[in-house]
Amino acid sequence: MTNTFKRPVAPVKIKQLHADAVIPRYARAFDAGFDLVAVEDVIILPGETAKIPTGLAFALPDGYELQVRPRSGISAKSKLRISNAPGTVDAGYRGEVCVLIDNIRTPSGESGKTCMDVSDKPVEVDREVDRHAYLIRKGDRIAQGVLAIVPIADFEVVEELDETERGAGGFGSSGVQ
Ligand SMILES: O=c1ccn([C@H]2C[C@H](O)[C@@H](COP(=O)(O)OP(=O)(O)OP(=O)(O)O)O2)c(=O)[nH]1
Repeated sequence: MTNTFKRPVAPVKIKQLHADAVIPRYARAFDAGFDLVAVEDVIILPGETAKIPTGLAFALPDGYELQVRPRSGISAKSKLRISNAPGTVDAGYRGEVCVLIDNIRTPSGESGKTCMDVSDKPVEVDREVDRHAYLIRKGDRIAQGVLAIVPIADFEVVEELDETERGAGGFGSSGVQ
């Protein structure tokens, strides 16, 4: 792709909170996101939500947010979903960035020392779990981060809003097909 438009670059400071935390990088030119990587093993039982640590803290410039978004490969292959997609990391947040993940499978009722990995492939675990559990392994690329500009709203309370073609129509007012 040739492009004369220069993509804006914003300075982002990163603090490694864990020796094994993976420093983000854009895998390819023109990628919108960089992978966020789990820094520890976590088992997510069916129907449960887990907070997966990345071992990283960020200082974003004012006027920016970091969105925590799903990776389409994981969503396509497994029943793992980001609970709050897109997650919002505020510019003022200095804590560890974590990824909230739901295992939307229902319990199978059968347990053993095998469950699934993020590709929905069987994986051995060290304790008995429902076979519909997922193991997130340290080093798994569990989400992607997208840096985004966020304008701040200058709120003004008024008696009347200006008229528009849409007016109050919404929620399928134009039909759903
Ligand atoms: O996927 C996410 C979402 C949020 N956060 C961190 C950064 C963010 O700045 C902070 C608060 O998130 P949010 O504003 O979404 O949560 P809240 O429930 O409104 O909490 P608070 O009352 O602390 O703002 O938690 C993450 O690490 N991952």
